[in-house]
Amino acid sequence: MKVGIMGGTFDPIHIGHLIAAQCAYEHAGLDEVWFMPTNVPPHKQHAPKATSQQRWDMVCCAVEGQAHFLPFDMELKKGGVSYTFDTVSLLRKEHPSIHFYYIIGADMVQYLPKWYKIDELVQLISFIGLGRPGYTLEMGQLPASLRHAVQLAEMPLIEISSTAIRQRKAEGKSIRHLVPDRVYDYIEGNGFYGS
Ligand SMILES: Nc1ncnc2c1ncn2[C@@H]1O[C@H](COP(=O)(O)OP(=O)(O)OP(=O)(O)O)[C@@H](O)[C@H]1O
Ligand SMILES: O=C(O)c1ccc[n+]([C@@H]2O[C@H](COP(=O)([O-])O)[C@@H](O)[C@H]2O)c1
Repeated sequence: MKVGIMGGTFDPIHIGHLIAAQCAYEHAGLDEVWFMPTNVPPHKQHAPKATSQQRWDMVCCAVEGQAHFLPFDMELKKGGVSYTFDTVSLLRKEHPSIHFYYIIGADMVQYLPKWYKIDELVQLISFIGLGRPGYTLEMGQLPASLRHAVQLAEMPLIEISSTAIRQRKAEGKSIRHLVPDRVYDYIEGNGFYGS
């Protein structure tokens, strides 16, 4: 069985995440993609605006009814800072028969050299990298030791970020269609990000 892990802060989850996951799913012939919200993101300067519960609820709303997309709460349950090396080490112990791939956007591909224990991590899992406006997927920019660990999948470039969505909410603009309808209803119904 082949499973893609789509890790993220998901503050909130948006259609860029879903399209990236779908393209990785098709590219690598995955059986499932597990959407895993981070507990404390390792590299972000600020804590998420939404609570862990709200980020989890939004991920559940986003994947509902899609049999090949599943919410996965391993990092939320574990607590602490969500280093991918720790998570992947545990995943491999708990699911020795599953072949895992880690799905990341181009911003994270560029940032890979700074990930915690990255040289050990690339021995454990391969990455599927997807394009993102404003970021290059030029593999020559990665250290040689990491290049072999990333396979690139094509996706229509989606110029959407969680930051831009929170900003639109703060300015009183609509975020309809930037997030799945159920996520939109959840944000409006619970009144956060300035709703
Ligand atoms: N529009 C997008 N296209 C491709 N990949 C994306 C896109 N948005 C996010 N990703 C990828 O999804 C993963 C999780 O991203 P994250 O939850 O931090 O979203 P974000 O939009 O980058 O958030 P923020 O703006 O708060 O930093 C990362 O690997 C990121 O590169
Ligand atoms: O382990 C690390 O050092 C590391 C550094 C940056 C990001 N990550 C992981 O990459 C995924 C996307 O991160 P983010 O912060 O863009 O949501 C998420 O699962 C993070 O835990 C992991």
